[in-house]
Amino acid sequence: MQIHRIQYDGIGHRPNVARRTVPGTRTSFTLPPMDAAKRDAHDDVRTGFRALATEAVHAGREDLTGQGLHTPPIDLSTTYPSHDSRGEAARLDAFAATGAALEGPPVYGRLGNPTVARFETALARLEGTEAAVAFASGMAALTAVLLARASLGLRHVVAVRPLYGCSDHLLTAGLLGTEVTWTDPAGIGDALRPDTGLVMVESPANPTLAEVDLRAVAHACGSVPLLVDNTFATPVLQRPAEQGARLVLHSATKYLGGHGDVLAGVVACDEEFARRLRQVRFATGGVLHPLAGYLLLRGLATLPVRVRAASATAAELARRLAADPRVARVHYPRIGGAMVSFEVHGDPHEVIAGVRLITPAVSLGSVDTLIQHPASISHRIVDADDRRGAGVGDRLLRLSVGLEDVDDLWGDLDRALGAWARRPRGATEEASARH
Ligand code: MET
Repeated sequence: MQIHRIQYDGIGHRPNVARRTVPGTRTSFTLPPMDAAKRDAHDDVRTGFRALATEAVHAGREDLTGQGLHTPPIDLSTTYPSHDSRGEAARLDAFAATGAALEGPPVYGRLGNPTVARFETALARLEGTEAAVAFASGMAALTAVLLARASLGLRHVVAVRPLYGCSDHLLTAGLLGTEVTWTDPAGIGDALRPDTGLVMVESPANPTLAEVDLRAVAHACGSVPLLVDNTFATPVLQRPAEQGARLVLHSATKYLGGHGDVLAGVVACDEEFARRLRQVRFATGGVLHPLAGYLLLRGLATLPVRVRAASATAAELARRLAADPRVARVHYPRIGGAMVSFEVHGDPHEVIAGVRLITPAVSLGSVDTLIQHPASISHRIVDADDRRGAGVGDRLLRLSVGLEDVDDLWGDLDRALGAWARRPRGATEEASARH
């Protein structure tokens, strides 16, 4: 059986090899403004050509050695004392008016936090953007983007399915006063209106791992900002800003954190958009906790190693699943990655019930392997016909491959798949009939 690699037609797919990045791939980035004294101390950074793996370990930590520290301090302050009320008033005014990150202490935790700022700096560096703005969750991050655009009267969104179920729901339900037009990538240009404030895609998409040609889509967007949810690929495999995306969204809960112990979201973008997002974050309060900021910065340090190791295992599991007669179809992205989706001939619930090593849980990107049934959990909130129309069938299972040994994982999957196959014939047919 061939591994099914979804690719939308009609919008000029670029050869995959051009988008695959490998260890040692170099990334360029825009430096935040630095004064001359600091610049001397940051000569290596100023060149703008440190490898991704090096940035993952060092970005956001440049000042630590100068402070005599090895690990970043966690600043848990909710407020910041000052005897200079006039000065604080001026700083507050400036932040409210411009959204520019404050120099010095933040006045109050909702304006910003130094530990979270380290993570933002590092993520921006990895994504190759000027800035990044962190939020309490991926959904809070997406909400801030939609509010930032809607506040300018740009309430129309053009989006490509599938998206993560709650992103789909947020757009479909119009909970923020936005209106969505769903289209395939080839239809984006025609779907744009004068009030279109955003185009949104995921690639590889949750949960089908469908990929879109980001450069072609960015071109079709014209001046309308393109938001790419890069949660599944991570900047290790794909940097959408280099392909024309203005906004790069992550559920940082997943690979960026990497250990299933932090809920977070982040948008990497240019400084102009970041200022709007900081204003929205200040006003609406969806801030990231400093401890989460610390955990995310720590997670980034191992991101390239984790993603590459898990991707190698995922590719092997995809191969074994594709060769298995109990499996109807396997989805694995051209750019690789640690996510595999597959459709079973039998009852997918039995596979979930049958795993013992693999964690039967929603979410992804952790060091342990997780499996879930999108129709039941991650995409439950999407109308069933819309969900199926987007390729998210009732028999689809989504596997987030972790760092365990590939043979141990395969042994568990094999057993869980077998649990269905070994059921009495009558029960098997009954399970099939339900679908
Ligand atoms: C609450 S359901 C989903 C959580 C997460 N975004 C996922 O796709 O697994």
